[in-house]
Amino acid sequence: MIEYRTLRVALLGAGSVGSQVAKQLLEHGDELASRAGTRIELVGIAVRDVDARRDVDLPRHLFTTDAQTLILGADVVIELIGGIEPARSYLLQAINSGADVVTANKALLATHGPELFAAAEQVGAQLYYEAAVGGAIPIIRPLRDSLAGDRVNRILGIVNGTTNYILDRMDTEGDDLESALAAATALGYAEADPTADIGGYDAAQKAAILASLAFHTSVPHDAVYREGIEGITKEQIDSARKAGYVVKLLAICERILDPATGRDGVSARVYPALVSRKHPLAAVHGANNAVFVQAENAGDLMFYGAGAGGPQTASAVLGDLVSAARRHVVGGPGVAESTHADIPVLDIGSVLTRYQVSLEVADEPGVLARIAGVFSDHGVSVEVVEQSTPRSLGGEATPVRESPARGATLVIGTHEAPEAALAATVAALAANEVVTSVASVLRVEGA
Ligand SMILES: NC(=O)C1=CN([C@@H]2O[C@H](COP(=O)(O)OP(=O)(O)OC[C@H]3O[C@@H](n4cnc5c(N)ncnc54)[C@H](O)[C@@H]3O)[C@@H](O)[C@H]2O)C=CC1
Ligand SMILES: N[C@@H](CC=O)C(=O)O
Ligand code: NA
Repeated sequence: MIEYRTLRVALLGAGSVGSQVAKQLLEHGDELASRAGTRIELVGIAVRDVDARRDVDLPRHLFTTDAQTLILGADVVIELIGGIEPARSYLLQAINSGADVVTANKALLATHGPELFAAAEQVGAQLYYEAAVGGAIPIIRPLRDSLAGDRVNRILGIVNGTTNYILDRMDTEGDDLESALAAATALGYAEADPTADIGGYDAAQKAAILASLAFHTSVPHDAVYREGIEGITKEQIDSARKAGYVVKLLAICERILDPATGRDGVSARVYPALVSRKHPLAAVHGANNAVFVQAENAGDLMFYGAGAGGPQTASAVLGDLVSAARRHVVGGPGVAESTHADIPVLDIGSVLTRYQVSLEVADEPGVLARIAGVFSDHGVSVEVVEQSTPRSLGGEATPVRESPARGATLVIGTHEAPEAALAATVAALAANEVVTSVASVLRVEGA
């Protein structure tokens, strides 16, 4: 019979993900041990309140409110409490005591990643974080290991389950944002403070992690351009549907040329955008995530699956635990963070994109020409215009909708142009006397 060594595992947090990790570990520990080649013992679970009501029934004797003492005796520490402090201090304590660590905490990695990686490298410990991006979807290991021999040029994806669930419910069920968010929270998808999801902060943290890995460059989360879905209305979603689009919160990380230097730069950005209903991203429903990776030799790769949820995310955490256990058996140094390329992170203004702008305009002759003039003054080429009152505006386009007042609605789609020029165009339109209001501005992606 094989004599296994024992790996002592400390779990911090027993919420949506932590309680599922504990449950799986207790139910399937022997099988995981066989895969890892070492016995795995869950030595304790640090919680804030031992008597709190939990959805999962876990042995009470494992609970402790003394996380620091629990960490002291552990070979691997799994952090699933979220947030910056005390998670950061606990992980540093674990690393400095020689333990390997597993975390799903993208907020912490995106803000203190370099500090944690440096601490781990110094003592030869390993930091595992597959669950931090894309929940159950394997995306960290593919980028760090499988694609280490290739050159990644672009990542485009849906990386926040909560907002995808909300936008999907608004599109398919006609829900409003608040009721869809309440459902996402009840299902365990949302962050403790759901502003992180709705405001695009969670997706921006994930974009920072993905861009850092993909481009071998340290990309801080505050270098990621970010817009959330808080301003997305039912009207925008309905108009998008009629025009053959769906609204998705996208994360985009890509190499682009810096117009100022002509050299390689990195752009990382998160915003809601119009995606054609024929694009595979349009078929990503509920809390699922999808990440497209374009690499020089591998070509186009697609990673798809559950981006949030307790049991789903626990799967990624336990995969990391088995990796840590294997390393415990064979030894060897941890994999250091790879930031050797050090490519400059560029401002959103340098990015090329397309806009769809909806304007309420005065119902007067010559308005269309004046609006077109604003676009051409900024070097932005118009691809398509739809309007509601064709005769008075010049008669060039097909009527698509009625405007409530005596004004008209114009929906203008642009060709690709620098973001700075597009933003300046919208500002000039808002200030133009024939424009009553700029009703909606959304980027168009994934064409
Ligand atoms: N829920 C999901 O679908 C996913 C979550 N994550 C990440 O996983 C981590 C955990 O998320 P959830 O389980 O959803 O959060 P949660 O809010 O359900 O659970 C966190 C638990 O930690 C406990 N806690 C907070 N401070 C503590 C402390 N000082 N000591 C001990 N316990 C403490 C809380 O009482 C709570 O029970 C977060 O970093 C989150 O961003 C990552 C991917 C998916
Ligand atoms: N709140 C996050 C959880 C997973 O990372 C999300 O909704 O994606
Ligand atoms: Na993942």
